[in-house]
Amino acid sequence: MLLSLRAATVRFGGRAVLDAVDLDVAEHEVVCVLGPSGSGKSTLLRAVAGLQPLDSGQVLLDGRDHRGVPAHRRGVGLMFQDHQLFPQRDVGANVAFGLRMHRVAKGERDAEVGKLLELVGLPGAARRAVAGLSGGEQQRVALARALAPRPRLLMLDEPLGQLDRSLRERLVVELRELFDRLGTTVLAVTHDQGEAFALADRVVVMRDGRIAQSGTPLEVWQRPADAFVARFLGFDNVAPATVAGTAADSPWGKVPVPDGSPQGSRTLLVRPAGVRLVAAEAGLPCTVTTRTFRGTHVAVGLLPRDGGPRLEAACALRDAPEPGAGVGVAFDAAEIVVLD
Ligand SMILES: Nc1ncnc2c1ncn2[C@@H]1O[C@H](COP(=O)(O)OP(=O)(O)OP(=O)(O)O)[C@@H](O)[C@H]1O
Repeated sequence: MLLSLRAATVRFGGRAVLDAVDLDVAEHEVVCVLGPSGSGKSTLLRAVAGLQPLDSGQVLLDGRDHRGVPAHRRGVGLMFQDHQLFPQRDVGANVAFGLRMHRVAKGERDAEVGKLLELVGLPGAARRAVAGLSGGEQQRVALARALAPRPRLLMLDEPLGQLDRSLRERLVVELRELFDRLGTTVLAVTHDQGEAFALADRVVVMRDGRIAQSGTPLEVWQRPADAFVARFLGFDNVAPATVAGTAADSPWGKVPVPDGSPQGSRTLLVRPAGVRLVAAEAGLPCTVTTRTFRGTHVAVGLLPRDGGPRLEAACALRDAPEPGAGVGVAFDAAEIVVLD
């Protein structure tokens, strides 16, 4: 294992902000830590970097406990959210910063800077002023700077946080390609699930200083560990239910569940695609409350007439009913997950 956290704990004022976290990152793996604000993501990164001492537990790099090893001796690269470039130095000097710290000779340094700028899609930009760069360009310079000392572990804190959506979506694809090509091991923190899912081999979801779930993007998406993770991923149709065979007793009435679902008292996740609108008298009677255009579909908000939590349905653009309409809801077992 390149990186292992063993019961890593950080407390602020008696509260465990990082609460006995165990985490392994293998060489060449890209791991994204995801979670709401305040869940401890940055603290985790800072602990690995050596910027935040642990109250208990261990950070192991290549199997060696790094207690007391200062940040600049850990061989890890860090890129922060606000990229923190030196505004008065040009692009080349920014990228060369870590190389100078490592006492790389000038000629070699210049060649390396040129290569790195090419790598991040800014060939020949070495003499440009940092102030004259766009946000996306600055992000690339910050990345080149973090990559320059060839860290064995690259840590990114909200790497694309400040950028607008279209640029983020493009850069995230470029980053993924770049990490694949270089075989870089990456530990990244983001609150944006789209970014995490696009970038990561493995996603780690944090809640209150603990790991709520760890898995491939597909695993986490298909089978959230619990109601918290499901809601964090944007699934709102989550309710307690009692499962017996292929049916569940839920606040929405009897709902079909897939064969082999966990039995007994559980949490039910109904994906919006599994909420089908039928004739008002043919299903669970609901009133349409909202209709939100989502590009590929319309999200229809539904309030069950006889009580029960709101439901969201994903409808084809031309089938979406108007707010106020009365509709029936039927459930599709294929889009329902019984959480463990
Ligand atoms: N130096 C500190 N002193 C006291 N409390 C701190 C300190 N650093 C962080 N915290 C608290 O620890 C908790 C976790 O903070 P952290 O920055 O790790 O969360 P985060 O998941 O990265 O959040 P965000 O997404 O908002 O950056 C927060 O409640 C924060 O207020």
